[in-house]
Amino acid sequence: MTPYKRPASRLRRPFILGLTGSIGMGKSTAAAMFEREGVPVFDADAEVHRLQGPGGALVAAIEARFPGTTGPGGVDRQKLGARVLGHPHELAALEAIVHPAVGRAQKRFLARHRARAVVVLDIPLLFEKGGARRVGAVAVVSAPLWVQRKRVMRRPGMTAAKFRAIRALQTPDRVKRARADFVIETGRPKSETHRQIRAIASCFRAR
Ligand SMILES: CC(C)(COP(=O)(O)OP(=O)(O)OC[C@H]1O[C@@H](n2cnc3c(N)ncnc32)[C@H](O)[C@@H]1O)[C@@H](O)C(=O)NCCC(=O)NCCS
Ligand SMILES: Nc1ncnc2c1ncn2[C@@H]1O[C@H](COP(=O)(O)OP(=O)(O)OP(=O)(O)O)[C@@H](O)[C@H]1O
Repeated sequence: MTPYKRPASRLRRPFILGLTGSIGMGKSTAAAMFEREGVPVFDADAEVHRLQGPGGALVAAIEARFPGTTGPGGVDRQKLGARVLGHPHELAALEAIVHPAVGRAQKRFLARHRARAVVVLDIPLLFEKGGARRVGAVAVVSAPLWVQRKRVMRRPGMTAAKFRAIRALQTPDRVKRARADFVIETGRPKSETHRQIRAIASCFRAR
């Protein structure tokens, strides 16, 4: 793979590679592979889990807006999910609590890694929330729908209705693929996915 070329204005350090993809497409798995290649990764979902977990900074604000959805273990995500998924006004209220805090954590991550050649921002809603404009390039993890469905339906607490509600919130996979600079295929053996990620990481290191 040849070194990735972007306009000079995008060549500041660190180069930011946005990693995204729909539910169950393999973002977390791909992110771990980038880390294994020595590329620092900011994981937006993991940050949400920290903020909503035991003692998390957002637990009180979420309890105030969504009473009965938190306990000693922090936010009960099944309960909170039932209150917001399929209810656009409620989801927007939750996002207004969560997204600014995630944005601040992301800024701290970028400041910590400003000397690096390349970093990855693993952002599930990169296209949905306009974040694609703030990264140098976008990599999309993607697999056939039947693979996605099989993976997601194995998860505890998942139902066909919840899967449908989440898919309805997300930019369709075919649109993400069309807008991507790199498509990482995850419907194949992990060794092949890892090989693809190694090639992407090396083309940014060589930039
Ligand atoms: C609704 C919540 C409680 C459901 O939690 P749960 O553990 O059941 O599901 P999980 O977080 O694994 O999400 C499942 C899938 O839904 C997607 N998803 C989550 N929130 C959103 C959203 N606001 N819009 C679109 N998709 C979303 C995730 O990317 C993932 O693909 C949780 O997702 C949440 O707090 N969401 C709001 C914060 C957010 O926007 N997170 C995603 C980006 S940082
Ligand atoms: N080639 C592959 N690449 C990535 N994941 C794979 C691959 N083959 C199988 N998998 C499996 O697919 C699943 C993908 O789950 P993962 O948590 O990475 O998805 P995700 O996109 O982060 O999900 P979510 O959006 O719900 O957080 C994992 O169980 C992983 O082991």
